[in-house]
Amino acid sequence: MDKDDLILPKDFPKLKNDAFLLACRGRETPHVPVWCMRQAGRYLPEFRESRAGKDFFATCRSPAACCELTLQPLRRFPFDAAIIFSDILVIPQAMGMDVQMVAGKGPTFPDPLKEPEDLLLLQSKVDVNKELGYVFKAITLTRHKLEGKVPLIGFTGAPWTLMTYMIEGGGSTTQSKAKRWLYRHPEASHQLLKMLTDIIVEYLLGQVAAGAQALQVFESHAGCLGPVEFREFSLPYLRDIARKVKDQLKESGQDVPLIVFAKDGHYGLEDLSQSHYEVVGLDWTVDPRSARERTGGKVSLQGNMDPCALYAPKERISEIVKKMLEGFGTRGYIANLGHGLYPDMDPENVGAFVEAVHTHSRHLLNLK
Ligand SMILES: O=C(O)CCc1c2[nH]c(c1CC(=O)O)Cc1[nH]c(c(CC(=O)O)c1CCC(=O)O)Cc1[nH]c(c(CC(=O)O)c1CCC(=O)O)Cc1[nH]c(c(CCC(=O)O)c1CC(=O)O)C2
Repeated sequence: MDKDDLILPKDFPKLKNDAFLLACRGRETPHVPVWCMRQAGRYLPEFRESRAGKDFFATCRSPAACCELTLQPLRRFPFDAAIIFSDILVIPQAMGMDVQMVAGKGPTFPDPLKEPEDLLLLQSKVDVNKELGYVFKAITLTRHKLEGKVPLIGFTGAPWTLMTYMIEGGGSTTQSKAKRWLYRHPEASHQLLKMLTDIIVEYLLGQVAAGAQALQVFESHAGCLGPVEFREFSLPYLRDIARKVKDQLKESGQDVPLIVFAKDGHYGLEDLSQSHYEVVGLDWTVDPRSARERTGGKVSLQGNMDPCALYAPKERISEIVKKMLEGFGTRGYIANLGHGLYPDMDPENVGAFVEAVHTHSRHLLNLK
């Protein structure tokens, strides 16, 4: 056993920067907190060096490696939150599916689900401590090694997004195989979505028990659904997850903010703002002011600079950030990109983004 495996989720170092957690709850902060989706990743040379020659999921299963990758971006940039290094596809793996990370192709399922009978092959009752305990260990270790610098975010894929991967067998532009199930096999679709929801709830509770201080649910494939299918096949499960996680946490006297990020799900913004999540994450297709109006102050907002704006010169990044902050306002707002960083992005420009958020937001707050 690795000595780090013996570290327990207790006596965590005191949190020194709570701007992110305060913003999640709409409270006043000295500056607008900022983090980036995929802030640990291939755009960083030290990430590429750590990952070189190693299998992706073997890395995910090593608490020490996940801890190191989570901390790397924080050594470079003054982010206000860390997100545990892992992947959304660890859940289908825990249900018994084979998932491989193929270079140049991305996540690949050699035996995707084809017909409803295939659901019988899945592990519907998953012992999350046994199958995903390696993520919990990574969270506990990282929370200690962060030394209270910033809060640690845990995450999961949402049921619909995981279902698309399990049926498509990998990335897809149309998600047509998965959508075929919605139209042809609605009952089996609900069965699978329910199965995933139950596991996700246990998984998120395990992450909090291990030390996660906030949780983000990634509905990355909301965009291929229209409002009608979203209301039937995504939203009820997103709501169920938040309600169940909150109810169970309350029983043990705990409370952590929940973030929902439904990429390209702008049609569902009003619904999402009434779904028991403290924060709604936005992609770059939504205008900040209209997002505020449509969510009516019910939630904090997170996002939403176009990741490609990081290809702009630093001065332009600073201008774009300033406009974004003016649009969202400084209260109940967490700056982020509208989706993850791409591998070819310049780390220096990521630094310029973070600095611009801190500088402009301090200025705006001082004007008040
Ligand atoms: O580009 C590729 O080759 C495959 C990338 C890919 C992965 N999982 C996947 C995808 C599909 C996709 O993103 O489109 C599948 C995947 N993983 C994830 C999501 C959610 C999302 O991005 O909307 C998705 C679905 C994305 C989609 O289909 O739109 C979540 C994820 N992956 C990852 C993280 C952790 C982290 O960044 O700290 C996180 C979550 C936290 C966060 O956003 O910060 C990490 C990850 N997963 C993966 C990689 C690349 C492989 C490597 O390091 O060897 C990496 C590192 C990187 O981004 O450079 C594999």
